[in-house]
This record gives sequence, C-alpha cells and structure tokens, in this order.
Amino acid sequence: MKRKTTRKELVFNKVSSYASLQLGTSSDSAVSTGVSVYNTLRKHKHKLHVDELREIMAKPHFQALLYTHDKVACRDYEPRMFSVSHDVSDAEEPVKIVRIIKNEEPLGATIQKNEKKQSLEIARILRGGAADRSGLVHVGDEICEINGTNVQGRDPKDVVQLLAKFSGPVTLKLFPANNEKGLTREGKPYYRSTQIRLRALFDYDPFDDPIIPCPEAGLPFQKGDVLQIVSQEDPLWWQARKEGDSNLRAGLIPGKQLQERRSSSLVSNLRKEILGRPLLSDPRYLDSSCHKNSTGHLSPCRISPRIPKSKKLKKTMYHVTQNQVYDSEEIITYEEVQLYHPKPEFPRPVVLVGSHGVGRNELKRRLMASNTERFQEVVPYTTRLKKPHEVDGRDYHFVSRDEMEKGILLNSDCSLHECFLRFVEYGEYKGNLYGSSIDSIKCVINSGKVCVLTPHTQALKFLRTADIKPYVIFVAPPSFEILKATRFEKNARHTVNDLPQPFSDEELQKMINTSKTMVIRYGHFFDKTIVNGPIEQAVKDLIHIVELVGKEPLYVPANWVQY
Ligand SMILES: Nc1ncnc2c1ncn2[C@@H]1O[C@H](COP(=O)(O)OP(=O)(O)OP(=O)(O)O)[C@@H](O)[C@H]1O
Repeated sequence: MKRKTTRKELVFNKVSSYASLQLGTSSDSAVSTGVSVYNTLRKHKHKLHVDELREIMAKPHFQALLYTHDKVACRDYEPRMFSVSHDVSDAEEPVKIVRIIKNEEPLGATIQKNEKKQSLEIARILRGGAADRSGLVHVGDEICEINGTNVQGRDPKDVVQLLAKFSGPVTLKLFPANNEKGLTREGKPYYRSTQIRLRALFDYDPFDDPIIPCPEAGLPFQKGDVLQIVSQEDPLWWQARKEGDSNLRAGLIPGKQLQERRSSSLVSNLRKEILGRPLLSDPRYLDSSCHKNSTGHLSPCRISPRIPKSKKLKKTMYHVTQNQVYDSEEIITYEEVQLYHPKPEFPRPVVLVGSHGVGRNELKRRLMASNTERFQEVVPYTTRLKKPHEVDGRDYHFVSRDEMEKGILLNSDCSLHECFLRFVEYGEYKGNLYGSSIDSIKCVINSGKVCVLTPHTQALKFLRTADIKPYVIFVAPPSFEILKATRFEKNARHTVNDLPQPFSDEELQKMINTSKTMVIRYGHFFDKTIVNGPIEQAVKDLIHIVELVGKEPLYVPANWVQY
C-alpha cells in the first residue's frame, strides 16, 4: 500500500523543486519603483491599508532591502565612490566620505556658515532623517563636496538647493568635526531624547518664520497638535515630531524661551492696543463676547459687571471688562501633556462654549435627552426667593445675598481652596444673583454622572483644574448661508427685551465674528470643535465625541495626571 505523504515532505519537495532554478532579479530599479509607489500612496490618505503600506515603506529596513536588491541586481558588490584625490599628504586634514541614501526627502540636517573659517558646517542633525539614520554625519562636520561638486565657500542656501536636486545615493566629502563621537564640548550627547509631549498653543508655519535657520527643516503645526519633543539640546530650536505622524524625521520648532520672548512682545503690543482703546465701560466697546448680550439684558449664569457694588468687591473680582487686559497678558507657547485614562467612576465634565445664540444650550438639552441617566446639569445658586413648586437643592440652592457675595469675594482668593462657595461664574438678573459653584460640579462628578456645562468662555480659567478635568468643546457657527438656512428652518429664537425674536442677518454675522475672536483669544483651551450647522448632525458629532472622552485615553495637562 502506498504511504501517505506527510505535510513536511510536501514542503520539502516544493522547496527542492526551486533549488535547481536559477533565481534572478527582474529589475535593478526597486528603489525608484518604491519611491514612485510611495508617492502614489501619499495621494490616498486616510485609507487604513494604504496608511499601513506607506508606514512599512517608510521604514529604513524596508528601504535598505530595496536598495540591497538593486545592488545585487547590478552585481555592485564593491564599495564605489566618487573619485577622491589620492595624492593627499599625511599633514593634511583627515576626510571622511559618507554615502547616504536619500529618497525625495531632505538630508535631515541644517547647514551653517562658520564665518571665522569661512566654511560650511553641519549645524544640527534632525532625528530620524537621512543623515541621522546613517549615523555617520555629526554636528560640526565641515562639508567640502557633494556628489563630486565642491561646495566650499558657498552660501548655505545654495547648498540646500543643490542637495534637494539629488535623490537616491548622495556622497558627502566631509572634514570631520574634532569630536567624532558626537559629544558636545561638555561631553554630553548632542541629542537628548525626551519623553516630553507638549500641546502647541499657537499655530506655526516655518515658512512664515523669519528667524528659523532653515524653513525646510521646520515642523509646521497647529494649535492643539501634540508634539513629541525629541531634542532640546539647542534651547532656541527644539526638535519634535507630531504625535501620530508616520514621518520618523523630526523637525525644528521654536523652543519655549524663544517663543515666550516673541509672544511677550506681541502681548505688550496687544496691551498697548487695548489700553489705547476707548474706556472699556464705553457702550460702543461692548460686544457680545463681553458681559452684555445683544438683547441688552443679562441672562442668568453670565458674569455681570453689575455685581461689584462695593469698591472692594469690584477690585477683587475676575471681571470681564478688566480681563481683556488680563487675558492678553498670558504668554501662550506650549503646555506639557500626558495621556489620561478615563475613570468611569469620575467622568470628565463636558463643557460647551461658544458665542451667544450659537446653540450651546440646544446641544446640551439634546445631549442630556439622549441619556437622562448618564448626563446631569449642575444645580445653580440663587439669591431669589423660592417659588412654591421649587425644591431647594434640586431646582436651585437658595442662599442669601450676603452669603453669595461673600463666596464671590473669596473666590478670587486662590489660597482659599476649600471655600464652600467658589463660583465658576455668576451674574445678576432682575436684581437677583445666580451662579454655579465648583462644589456643585464636583458633586455631579462624584455621583458618576457626566456633568454638562455651558459657561462663559472666561470661566474656563477656573474650570481647567486637576480635580475637574473638563473636556472643552467649542461650538462654532457654520458659514453664514448655512447658519441662516438652518436657523430659519427650525424657527430659531433668541430673547430681546424678554420677547423671543428671530435672528437678524446682522446678529448672525456678529455670531460668526465673535466666534473668530474667541478662537484667537481662547482657542488654546479647546479640546474639540463642533460646527453647529444642521442640528441632527451636530448632536450626532457631540454624542460621538462624548463617547470617546469616556473611553479613550486622551492628552490632558501633565499636572492633571500627576495630581
Ligand atoms: N443647529 C441648529 N439649527 C437650528 N436652530 C438651532 C440650532 N442650534 C440652536 N438653534 C436654535 O437657536 C436658538 C439659540 O440657541 P441656544 O439658546 O441653544 O443658544 P446659546 O448658545 O445657548 O445662546 P446663549 O448663550 O445666548 O444662551 C434656539 O432657538 C435654538 O433652538
């Protein structure tokens, strides 16, 4: 009887059948094919399998494989270099010849002119770039030739342009820096890799930066991007990668000190500009981002300039009008962040901010209605008399005016953390005070429910603390046309002189303008933006974001995690 062939034997036979074949390479241009495939893939962003393939192709190991394939295909086994003069006397400086494979990417190093020696030097090497991957180019190396072209004495900009022309192997003839080990004069490594993650609080375009050493080496980013800092060796120009970016090459970003210096001069200009304007109490100056809304009256839970009756109160309160100067003094650069893993027993409050009438309360109402068990509002404080059907602690906390004013005064004293009535915001309406306290927000958090808040943007300063950890969503208006159409369709109303009125074109335009100002002034506090066009879509987006906040680890200020 014939014995059954085992699986192992089958594999062995299959492999043996290939042994006699002369396997060869069909092409010697795998590198350039790889580059064109990679470039094609770059045009098809956000497709999972395409992103994965692009990531594989960007890896140095994969590129080395293609390169080796081509070498084998060409039978190019010997080192081959551009001709270098061999009649060099022993007294001459040593040179090193470095060959770098650079595929449609920059060299990954910045070049500077050494004015004293009139030579061109490597100023810094960008982490993960072609020069860094070679491990052979060091800071301080003097560049003499690139692919056989003498570049000594030339302008660094010309050299960058020359380098950009080459793709594939680039041969550099360098006079090595005195320190081959890549150590600084103090004996420290040139690159100190850090685990620091920073959230950018400003937008940055290296091509708009007149002082960056090399714009091509810069890393553009936007407010809110999380940056992984890979080197802070140069205090002026740090090296960073964008979190989640598959590009391994680091880019230059302005260091904190440099950016602070730049921001402080901007701030002082802004301050001058603000102080030079008409008096802040001048009605001409008030816009809807200030304490009075377009209706001409103060709605509950809005910061009111009418509260400070006594001089003392006026001086110590966080006051909207005075805050225009106060806010402008903030120097906005970077904020250190860390991943925070959500704790279901202490859900993060969801805070909806935006210009008046944009629809924050409509969104809050719909979100809460989507799951009444999960979401909860805070119970506000008031000095008004309780109505018969109202329950103290359920509808409002009813307190005396004295008690509430005391709380407002104490609120401004940061040393009094345990003060019972610390108000996030407060306001006066028809002679009665209204306010939301930190304590009420904590109460909701500790109950395990998601607290939903719609405060004034300026209250964010008090809310953004380790014990509240708010997730701030900016509700932005859509384009004027969509804003007008959606509000008209739903018969949207706002209150003018206690009467509900439709929005006029001017009011809608003002809403858009105020939103833009808010983004400039407070955009660094926003975790997400929702565009409130068609309401059904905005609610869907909101529910989706809130789900994520409850499940996914997200970056928060580092001190909230260490707390
Ligand atoms: N996406 C939308 N489409 C149509 N109408 C909307 C939309 N969002 C809100 N509205 C309507 O616009 C009006 C104002 O909305 P809402 O009161 O929620 O604004 P708000 O941002 O809370 O304003 P305020 O800060 O003045 O309290 C309401 O009539 C509301 O129903």
